Amino acid sequence: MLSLDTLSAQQIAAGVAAGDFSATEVANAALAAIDEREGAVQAFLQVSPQLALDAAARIDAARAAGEALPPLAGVPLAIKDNMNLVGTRTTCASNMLANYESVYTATCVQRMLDAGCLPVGKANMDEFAFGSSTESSAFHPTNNPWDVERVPGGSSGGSAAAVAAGEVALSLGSDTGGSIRQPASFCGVVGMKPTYGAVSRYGVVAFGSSLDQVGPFGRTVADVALAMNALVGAGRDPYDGTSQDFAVDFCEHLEDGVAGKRIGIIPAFMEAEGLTAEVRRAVEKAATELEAQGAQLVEVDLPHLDAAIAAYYVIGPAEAFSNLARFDGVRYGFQEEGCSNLADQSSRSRARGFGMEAKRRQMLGAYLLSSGVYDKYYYAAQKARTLITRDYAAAFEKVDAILMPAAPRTAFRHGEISDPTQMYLSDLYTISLNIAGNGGVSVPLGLGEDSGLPVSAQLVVPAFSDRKLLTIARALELAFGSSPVAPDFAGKGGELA
Ligand SMILES: NC(=O)C[C@H](N)C(=O)O
Repeated sequence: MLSLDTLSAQQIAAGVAAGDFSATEVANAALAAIDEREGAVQAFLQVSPQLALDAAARIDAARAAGEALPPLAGVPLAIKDNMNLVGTRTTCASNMLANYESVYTATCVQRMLDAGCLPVGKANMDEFAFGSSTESSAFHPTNNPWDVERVPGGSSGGSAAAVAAGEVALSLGSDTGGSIRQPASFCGVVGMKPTYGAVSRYGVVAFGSSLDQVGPFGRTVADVALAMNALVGAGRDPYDGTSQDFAVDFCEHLEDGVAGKRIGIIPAFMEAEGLTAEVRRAVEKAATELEAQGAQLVEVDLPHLDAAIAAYYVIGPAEAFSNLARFDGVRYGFQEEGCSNLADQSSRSRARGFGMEAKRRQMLGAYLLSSGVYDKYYYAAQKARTLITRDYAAAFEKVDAILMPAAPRTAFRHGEISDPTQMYLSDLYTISLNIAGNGGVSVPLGLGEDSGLPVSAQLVVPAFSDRKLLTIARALELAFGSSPVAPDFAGKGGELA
């Protein structure tokens, strides 16, 4: 019996195009898998069976009429709940937007739908994307499919878990400081943060506008390449001023290999405090594998990298404070009843509508942007940003890509990290890319020797070298194998009749 668990997005689309099974059969199989698995994983905030079945019916009708099918025809897709899709709520996992119905569809979502994906639902996340564990969702936590006692990472934890549990073949996440790459690492799937400006953010609820980027999760590098083609193929989006034309075919050079490529290693990074021995060993093994395939390893240094987390937790909250000011209890979302005047309504609505971490970030942002304080921290953070960006530029004169851990450790237990500053350290290896704007991908390296949980490496390239990023990721996938559906979930629903 054929099961969605053993098919990549690429294989699902090929099977639909060849008539081996219909898009409607795929939709029903994915919805059955969600029915069986969701109780244990809780990756979704909303499942949208009708939208998925309607999209499938359109694909089946197009095929029956002899039309050529789009490249991801019939592929089940989960969408992070900070992305608008007409016919769904977009809650950002916040009480503030609990009843907010999307009034238009985000460009990134529309492009995945245009490529033939079936929208099966909206994925859980940390509230407004503030977090690294999906525990700050106002509605419920999400469980890591490799060990349901553990978190899936965050903030795009639902998107990563839905792919790892085999509920969908592809999902979309957003990454402001690591929110795609860290959960991909915790859940053992491929997760890519494209170069800043590669993918439109129109219709995605903003967190830090100079940092946010949308990207895909999948179980194979080829699936992520297909998703990237869908996201950027139609060119720049006039509705997002930061979006740029990036017309490359991500599938074209995937099998080119790494012979002759120079891969940078940062020795200080491999000795950083907080990095566990099993992650370090796995990344060292990844370096050896790339070398065995003909790459040359080169030591590089990014001297200002220690300032990255501090700079991020100034720039990020400052931008979040400005972006989230629109949730004022008047125009959007939750509105407290019985207030005597507008100011009272706004402050009481915000006090009730936002959770702890969302409040913490906004209060921090308000403080950092206040007069007298602004010069000291915000300017300093912007200077650090310039230095980090220059560090990367200097390193990329010597190497094609840099290899480093994606996260310092494997997935932690629910409730294990309660100190916010400890949580912020989850993004030790991911944040500098959002600061500098270049592309990165988290690639599974199998299971850790000590924990038995997924471990990953992160590859980093210069801005707009994202195609090369996936070529190198593919070389790692050849060495370590692509990610399976987590064993406790495989085989539950998902059979194609
Ligand atoms: N949103 C992100 O990219 C994740 C990061 N951990 C944050 O809390 O800001």
